[in-house]
Amino acid sequence: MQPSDTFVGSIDQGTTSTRFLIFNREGEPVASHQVEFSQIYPNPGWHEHDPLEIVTSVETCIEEAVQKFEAQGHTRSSIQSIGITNQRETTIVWDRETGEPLYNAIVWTDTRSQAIVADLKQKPGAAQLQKLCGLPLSTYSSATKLLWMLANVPRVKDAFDRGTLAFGTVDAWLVYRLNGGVAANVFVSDSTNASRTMFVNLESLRYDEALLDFFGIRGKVHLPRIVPSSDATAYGVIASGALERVPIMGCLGDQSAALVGQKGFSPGMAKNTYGTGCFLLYNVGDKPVFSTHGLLATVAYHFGGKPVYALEGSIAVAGSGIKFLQNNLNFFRESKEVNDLAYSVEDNGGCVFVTAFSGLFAPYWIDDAKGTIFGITQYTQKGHIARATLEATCFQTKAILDAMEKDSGHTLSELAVDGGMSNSDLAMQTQADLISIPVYRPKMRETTALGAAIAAGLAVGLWRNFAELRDINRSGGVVFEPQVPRQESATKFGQWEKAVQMSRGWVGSKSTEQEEAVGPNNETYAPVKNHDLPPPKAIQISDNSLISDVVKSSTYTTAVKGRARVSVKEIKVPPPLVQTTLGSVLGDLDDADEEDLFLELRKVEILQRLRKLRKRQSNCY
Ligand SMILES: Nc1ncnc2c1ncn2[C@@H]1O[C@H](COP(=O)(O)OP(=O)(O)O)[C@@H](O)[C@H]1O
Ligand SMILES: O=P(O)(O)OC[C@H](O)CO
Repeated sequence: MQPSDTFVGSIDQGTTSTRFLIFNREGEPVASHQVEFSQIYPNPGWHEHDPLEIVTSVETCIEEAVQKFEAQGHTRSSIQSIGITNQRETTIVWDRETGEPLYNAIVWTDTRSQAIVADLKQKPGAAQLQKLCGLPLSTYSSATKLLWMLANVPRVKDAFDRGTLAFGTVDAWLVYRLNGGVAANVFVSDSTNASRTMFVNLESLRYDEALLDFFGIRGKVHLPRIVPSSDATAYGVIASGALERVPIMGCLGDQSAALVGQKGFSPGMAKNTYGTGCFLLYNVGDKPVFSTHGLLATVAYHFGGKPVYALEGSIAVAGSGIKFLQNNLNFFRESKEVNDLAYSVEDNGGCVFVTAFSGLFAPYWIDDAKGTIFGITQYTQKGHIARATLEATCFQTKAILDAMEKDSGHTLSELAVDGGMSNSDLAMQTQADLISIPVYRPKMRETTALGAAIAAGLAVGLWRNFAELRDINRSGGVVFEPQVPRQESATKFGQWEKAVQMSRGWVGSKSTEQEEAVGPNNETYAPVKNHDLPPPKAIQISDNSLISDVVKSSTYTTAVKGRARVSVKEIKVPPPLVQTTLGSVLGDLDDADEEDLFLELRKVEILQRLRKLRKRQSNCY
């Protein structure tokens, strides 16, 4: 068979939709199919997917795309291999004996593990984790999602206790199921996905005992074998359907795939993908660079031989902000309309939208921020909010680029972009204006899918080396040149930074996320919040002081179900008491809680005042 008659398939399993594309050797998609699948939001801050629906969506896309492909006169046997690319960090657990999922997938955006994260940050060794795995402790990585499941889902804990619990990111789950599940038991994950779990040593690309011990899962959870991103045998073959027996040969987390699809193969090359979230990856070569400015160190790709690493700036909300305007606020019916709505006004009308729906990721890492719009007046129109939504991702990208320059000592000369939101001309022009360098948008924007196709195509010999990829998707792109003076951009960016600081500390009053949790080894995780509070200021305490003020005046604030506990490091009071006065605290606590409170409070400065208060109260009765 001639190379021009051979094709490679690419499964792109994203956060909001699944696609299957069939690429020819020129890197052009010749047939494709896409389906959206259910987004499940059971509580504020929670975000789930049905693992079986994810698999079905992939199977549907394959069937439909292959039909379109054959309708063009091609034969399915000309599809030589399959690549997979996927949303990263999203965590799936299943029972090894049945192959069935034990809970919904907890999506990367989900913040329910916030209390677990806050407690883990207090644990010895927490400060060393990032040096090992490249990631900060946050709700983002898979590790804390797994701990949440172990603490809260009895079926998961049972499987853990029985030794049958299997953990995987979406790539591992798809490979396992597409191979037929239990029968074939192909249980692998590629290095780029594995490096997002917090279980893997970034340099050795092996599971790290210190990391597994820190999370309390060493030897107790079945973890997928880590394999290179491009491999002829490790990923098995599709077990059934239109592409039965076609081998899977490539696998990359979606952001890595986009870097590969943009052919960012040399150190110093970068891309920014505006999908559900937005992720800037900067190739740093074959040694990881550990950021000191709020970025992540991650595996860019691993095609055998030495892995290549990237510095990453992760933004949780990009296209999902547009979806929010569409689905929650009914601003328009289709995402693409955001562009015209934003163009309907001249500027943001003074609005700045910190789209911190999942807290704020890089480079800020503020867990306790929530989405906040500043500057609303009677003048504000939908168009201003649409603009502010698009601008939010562009501002955060600017902050990431600044951090990246500090970490790498290198200034980018151009930013390559892709992903759904990059279709908005206004967003891309805004981006160029804010970062004062040109933004390059390629003609074919399915670069994520192309990256996975390249991984699979290299393994099957469709391409033999990077040089053969050179002409793919090279012509027809658009360049957005900066059009705004630097000073003007700097002023706008200053406003954004101010808004970011003002969005801090919202979480911590009342929220379903504030449940106490029990860890894999029955340790409890108290729902500690507000570790990012600035150093306490001394406050004047009176019986009318809000308990929340008193608590803030000590070291940390937290709320805990049930009994009140206070220690030198942290003060814990039941959530209903947070907004009450000190005077009523003593009335509301039952005897046991009160005793605990007094016992523990002896070490903090407010003890004396509480005693005085108590005395005064008893004199009154
Ligand atoms: N023309 C457009 N303008 C702005 N945003 C868009 C446009 N088209 C799609 N989007 C946004 O892009 C996102 C989908 O991009 P995609 O790259 O497919 O993401 P994912 O892989 O995360 O599912 C959606 O959130 C959608 O709101
Ligand atoms: O769905 P995307 O394309 O925004 O990508 C999700 C990322 O992989 C999460 O880390």
